[in-house]
Amino acid sequence: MNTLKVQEVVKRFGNTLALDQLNLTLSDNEFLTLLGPSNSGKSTLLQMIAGLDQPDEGKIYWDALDITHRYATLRNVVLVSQKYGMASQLSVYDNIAQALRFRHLTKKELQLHVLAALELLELEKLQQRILRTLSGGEVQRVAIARAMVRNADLYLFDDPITQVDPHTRYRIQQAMLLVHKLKTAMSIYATHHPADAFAIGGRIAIINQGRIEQLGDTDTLLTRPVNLFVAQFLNQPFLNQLTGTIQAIETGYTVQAGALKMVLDARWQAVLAPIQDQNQLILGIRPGTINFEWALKSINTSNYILLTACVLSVDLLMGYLTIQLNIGEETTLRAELKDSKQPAPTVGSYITIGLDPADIYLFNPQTKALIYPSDL
Ligand SMILES: Nc1ncnc2c1ncn2[C@@H]1O[C@H](COP(=O)(O)OP(=O)(O)OP(=O)(O)O)[C@@H](O)[C@H]1O
Repeated sequence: MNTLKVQEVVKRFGNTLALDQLNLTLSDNEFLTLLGPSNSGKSTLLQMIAGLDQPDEGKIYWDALDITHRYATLRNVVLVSQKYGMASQLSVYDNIAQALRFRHLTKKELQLHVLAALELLELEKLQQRILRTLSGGEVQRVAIARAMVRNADLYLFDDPITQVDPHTRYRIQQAMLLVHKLKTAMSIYATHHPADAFAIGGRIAIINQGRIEQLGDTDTLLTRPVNLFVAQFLNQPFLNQLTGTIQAIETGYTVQAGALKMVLDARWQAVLAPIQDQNQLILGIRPGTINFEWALKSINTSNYILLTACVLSVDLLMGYLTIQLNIGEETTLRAELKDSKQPAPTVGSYITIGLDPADIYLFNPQTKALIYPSDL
């Protein structure tokens, strides 16, 4: 069993704090997705782990060994990056063969390795093509083929799926997973697309401003995002945010935002009492969790919040309908309608919508941390 431990790593570029006391631990043959927006520090972290740059502070351990300042060539790590390591004037075949140059193989052995990688990544027909003549998606597959021929302890994929169509995206993801599986090594895949992270599954580390905000599986991240940033980032392009007023009642609390009223039982006492003086909190509602009246017929809605909503607009966005709803007192919500069998509601009509209280996030307005009772 191997362990990679990044401990309190800090990296500055002039005034930019790229990594801010970052901690991360991976073990066994884990495939971890590092998910974060542009400039959040993903590439910088992978460069540190690969040994291509050094932290200003903190340590990196491989098992018990401190590798913080170890040369890249002495770490058995492969970094697949668009920015690194490929020769645009060489053929696909030679680019892959180059990755084996330190292995002292016979010509025949080398050929066998390269051909196997070409076949697995469906690059056989392109093997004599000069790299600079390939499309972005093809170059990315060559980069993964180069990783495939190495026998590393750790594979780092730095956003290898950019600017490619969904089919190519899928093929590249499959190629990464194949390398991971065949090599039974640890892998880290950095991306800024939540959909790509969800498609891969496994553990996801959310990075923001050089720190890991949260680490967990898809389900945990979606149901219990630690803070508003994580919730917003995972629920792109939109998370409904409403300001709610808290009021103590005999049995617990109510939280009200416009016509939307949540009743929270006594279990919330411990988490709401400290912020009760602020009188407010932020409600987060995912567009996909708003149920339309026809869907409510097949759900047990006994604990649901049912509201009458006026349809303000209906727009086609990314292949599904985005519906703007007014729920009274100038409070609007954006909902998604992905069921193409259902007719789109007409603008100006009134419909019933239902929300499961368990799907509503509550955030502290000051710290932006998620609030929920520990026994919920
Ligand atoms: N060599 C460098 N010199 C100066 N600043 C740098 C350097 N490398 C990274 N940075 C800065 O460090 C921060 C983190 O950059 P990094 O490339 O690690 O982010 P990222 O999450 O990989 O972004 P992207 O998804 O856009 O690739 C950014 O503000 C970036 O401008």
